[in-house]
Amino acid sequence: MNKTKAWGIHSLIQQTQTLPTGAVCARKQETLPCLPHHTVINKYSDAQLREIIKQMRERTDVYKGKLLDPYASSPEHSPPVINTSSNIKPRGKKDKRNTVLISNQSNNHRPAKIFLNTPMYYMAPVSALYKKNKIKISILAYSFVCSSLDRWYIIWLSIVTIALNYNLWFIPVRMAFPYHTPGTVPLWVTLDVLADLIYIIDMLVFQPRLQFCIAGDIIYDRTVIKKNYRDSRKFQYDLISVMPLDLLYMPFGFRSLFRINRIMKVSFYEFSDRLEGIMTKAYIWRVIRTIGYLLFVLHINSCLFYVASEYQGIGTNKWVYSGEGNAYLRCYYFAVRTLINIGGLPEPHTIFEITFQLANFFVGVFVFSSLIGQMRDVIGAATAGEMYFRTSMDACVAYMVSNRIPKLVQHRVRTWYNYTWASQGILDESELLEQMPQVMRTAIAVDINLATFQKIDLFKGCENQMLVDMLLRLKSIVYLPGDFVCKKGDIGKEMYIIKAGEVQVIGGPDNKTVFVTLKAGCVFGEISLLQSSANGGNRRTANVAAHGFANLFVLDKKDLNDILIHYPESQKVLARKGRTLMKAKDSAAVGTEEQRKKGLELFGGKPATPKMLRAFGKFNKKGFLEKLKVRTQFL
Ligand SMILES: Nc1nc2c(ncn2[C@@H]2O[C@@H]3COP(=O)(O)O[C@H]3[C@H]2O)c(=O)[nH]1
Repeated sequence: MNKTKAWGIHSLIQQTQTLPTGAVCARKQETLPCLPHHTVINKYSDAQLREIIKQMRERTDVYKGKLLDPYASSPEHSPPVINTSSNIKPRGKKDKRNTVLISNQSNNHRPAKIFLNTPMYYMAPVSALYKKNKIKISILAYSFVCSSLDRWYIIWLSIVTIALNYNLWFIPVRMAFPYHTPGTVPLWVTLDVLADLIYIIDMLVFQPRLQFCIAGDIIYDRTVIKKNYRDSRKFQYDLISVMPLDLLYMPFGFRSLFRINRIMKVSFYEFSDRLEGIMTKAYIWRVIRTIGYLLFVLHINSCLFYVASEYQGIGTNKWVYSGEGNAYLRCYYFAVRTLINIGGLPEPHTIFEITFQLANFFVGVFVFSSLIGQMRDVIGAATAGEMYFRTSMDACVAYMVSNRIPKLVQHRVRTWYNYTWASQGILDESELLEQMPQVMRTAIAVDINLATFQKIDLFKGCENQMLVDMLLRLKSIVYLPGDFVCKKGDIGKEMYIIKAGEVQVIGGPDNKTVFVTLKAGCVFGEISLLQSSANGGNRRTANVAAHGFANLFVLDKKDLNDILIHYPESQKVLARKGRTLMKAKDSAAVGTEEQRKKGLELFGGKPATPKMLRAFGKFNKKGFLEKLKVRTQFL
């Protein structure tokens, strides 16, 4: 039986594939595939097969549409970038192999260049022509352009930042403390050379290839990028930072003072910004950065204290460094106590000592107050969402108390606040999305919910774009256990899609009978929404209550109608489904108790038993055998 059915469907599909879409069937005069007589088993199976084929066709159309226009369904894939810097001539034939020249009408038929690249990398191959043999050899990956948001670039920036920090922390310490001993010099030289190499590679390889924006256009052209870098202030700082002042070692000896220009490299803030851009919890980095500033100020102060002690004479009085123990650690300890104004240190006596200490206190007050303020801002920003939640809940509770709202209601409101916050991390999702441009909202909505929507039976056959429009109008709402989402007889103004949790269609005396439990991904409330108000069809046909906490998406009738105006085909599909649902509901009124329990009476009740079989009474195995028995008795 299955084989026959499978063969039937297969042959049908084959036939429909060979038929042009919309071919008029001579037999039935309808736009359905013609079937040879021998494949029609009975009317019912015939209709079912036709329905399957129709659905398959619709799916094929959807996929065809996606293939033709990948950007329509995947807004995150931006179309190829058109190079707008056509006024700058590319050098020689360098870019030819990786670019496509297209005719640009608006540009006096001058070809416009479309780069075949991802937004991250633009690989410009170089073609080398063997003069005699005319063999083209392309060397790929010779030159590239990288985006400032590219992870590889950020990794490189972190290497540059390590080199910068090496210079920032060690140049002062080597200048102040006696750390240039014959034993340590080779180590310092090696580290210095390494850091310098990183600076030079950054200047020669990365910075001149960093794409940038002019009036919203991303520039990929190597020549323009290089020129832009050379004209920038960043280049000037970079140039100063790599100037070989180290050559002064020769006349004056090995002193880290001659490397002071290395701290002019300004890559730290760039690194910090880029890192924040890609981190999910950027505040962690901000806290680390602020602590880093604090430690650095203390570090510089400890260096200054050692220099001051040396100037006064190490161990000459109680205020200066005594010369005992680890010099750096002792000086750092002094810096912490003075700069943070902890006090408890020996009193300064000489004018120099008093001036130094005074300067320390002033700088300490200023630096620490600003750092503490910065830390508060960072933590405040990280917990802003929670603060907003607490403030609005407190305001609501205060309002309920002042209006003497019953305790039970107050308790429910608090529960709603707490659950909504715990489950969504935000009270109103739409608030967050409102600030974004439409394309971003669409991308987020599609990513989160489109797959769920496409699986919903009610929307099968509807256009994809219509579903996307619908996603954008959804509002998220949380119902508490036992809350009525809709009541029988009410006017239906919204339909619901279950995001998480369950709802129950209930009825009977005291609403205790559960007809059906609907889970995540189910739709309800659609019947009254899809009916016209003319014959009272817009009334709710059942009570629906939340079973446990239920996160629902709500779609307003007005919004649905607004959308459907633009999608007449989908409108027809939904109207047809609405009628089918209503018919099924009506016929279910006479359905069995068992069916009702299963909640089958509304959707997909069994087709009516044919008259002839009804003559046998109940059309089940038992009833059928009983009838047979009776008949054989007569024979
Ligand atoms: N699955 C299922 N859903 C029902 C049943 N009865 C009512 N509903 C849903 O409950 C909703 C109540 O409001 P509507 O009449 O608008 O739409 C109704 C259906 O979506 C049923 O028997 N089975």
